[in-house]
This record gives sequence, C-alpha cells and structure tokens, in this order.
Amino acid sequence: MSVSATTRLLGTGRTRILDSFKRISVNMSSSSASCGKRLRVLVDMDGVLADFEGGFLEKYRTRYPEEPYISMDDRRGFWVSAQYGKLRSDLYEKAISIWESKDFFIELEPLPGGVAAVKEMAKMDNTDVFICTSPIKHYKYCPYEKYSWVEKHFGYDFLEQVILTRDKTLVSGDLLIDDKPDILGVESKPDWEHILFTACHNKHLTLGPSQRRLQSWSDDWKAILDSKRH
Ligand SMILES: Cc1cn([C@H]2C[C@H](OP(=O)(O)O)[C@@H](CO)O2)c(=O)[nH]c1=O
Ligand SMILES: [Mg+2]
Repeated sequence: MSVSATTRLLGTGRTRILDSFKRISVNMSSSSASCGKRLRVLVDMDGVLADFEGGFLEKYRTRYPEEPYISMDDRRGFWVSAQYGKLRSDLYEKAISIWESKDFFIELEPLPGGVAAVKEMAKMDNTDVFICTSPIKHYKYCPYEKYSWVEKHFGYDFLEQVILTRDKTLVSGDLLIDDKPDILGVESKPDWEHILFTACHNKHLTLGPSQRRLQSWSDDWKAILDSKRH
C-alpha cells in the first residue's frame, strides 16, 4: 500500500504523529550530515587538476601563430574568450575554437601535485573526495574527454568519484576547491565553503575577509581539510 493510502486510513490524529516523525527523521539526517565524521571534499578539474590555461595557450599559438596572444602573466578574468574578445573582437571565436576541438580536454597536462594530493585525500580516514567539474555546452568531446582524463590519471575505479554538472551550487559538500572566483547557481546558499585555488586569472584578486585560498597543491591543503573536521 502506498504511503498516501496508509496515511488516509490512519486518520488525522495519527497523520500528525506521522508528520512529526517525518520531521524528526529529516532533522536527524541533516544534523548527522553537518556533525557526522566524514568530510566531503569537492575538487574542481580545469585550473585545479588539469592545466586548462597552459593547454589553451599552447594550442592557440600553434593554430594561430600570426595572431596576438595573452601571456599567463597578463591573464585577467575567468573567461579566456572574454579577454581575447577585448584584445580584438574576432579573437573571441578563435579562442573558443580551441577548447571546442577534439583532444583539447584529454590532452591537458596535470597541474603539479594535484593528482597525488587527490589520491592521498581519497585514502584519508573519514574523507570522501569527488571531482566536481562543469562540461562546456559544446558536448561533442568535452564530457567524454573529462571522464577519460580521470581514468588516465586516477584509474577506472575513480570514475565513481566524478560529478559532471553545470551548477555546482546543487552539489553538497564541506569544501569546494575551485579556481573560479564566483560560483553561482540556483542554490543561493551552497553547503560548501569555496576555497579559491590560485590560477593566473585570479591571482590579483583581493578576497573578502572570510574567503580562503589554496595557492597551489604545495600549499597546506591538509590544514584546510582539518579546519572543517568536527
Ligand atoms: C571557457 C572556459 C572554460 N573553463 C573551464 C571551466 C570548466 O571546467 P571546471 O569546472 O573543471 O573548472 C569548463 C567548462 O566551462 O572549462 C575555464 O577554465 N576557462 C574558460 O575560459
Ligand atoms: Mg576550474
């Protein structure tokens, strides 16, 4: 019998008791998520584990050797195409053509220390790690290549830990380590604390007093994890 049919049979008095019970169970499950022992870490991929900016610059310069380019030192703002578009309007499309090409995402080099750090994190007691990454909307190669990249660098079993989403605010976790300064979506109060991973495009930004950075994978990521353990 369905829950609604059972509820109707029990009558209003019992319905109230059932409702209270449901409320208590919901409260118990949400409090065990916040006070429970396991820490959930969401780790972004491009700009944190995979060198999107380096891969872009190399392929852009190879494909458009006569065109002007922006060095890593001069990069400002998260969106590469926006800065190229400001340099010269037709460079906007040329920039996009690079990451929409086959083999762009699979051939990205790992950023120093990232793969080792995530492997170590995944082995830590009471710690769950997920790779939380957004595919581009030109979906012909990117989603496949992101999975393939994880398999190549972490092994087949780690595919279990991949979360592909365009909206990271919907994913629950204690920490999100990500190089994008503003991570917005339909959830205005995401569960996670965003740790800004330093990249060429965000290194000049001044953060708010409560915002934290991870400068690189040589920085003390274990201390950041520990600060969130209960
Ligand atoms: C277009 C663009 C994408 N990306 C990355 C971010 C996303 O991956 P990730 O969520 O793994 O960081 C993905 C789709 O936007 O490509 C950049 O880092 N810079 C860009 O300019
Ligand atoms: Mg990123």
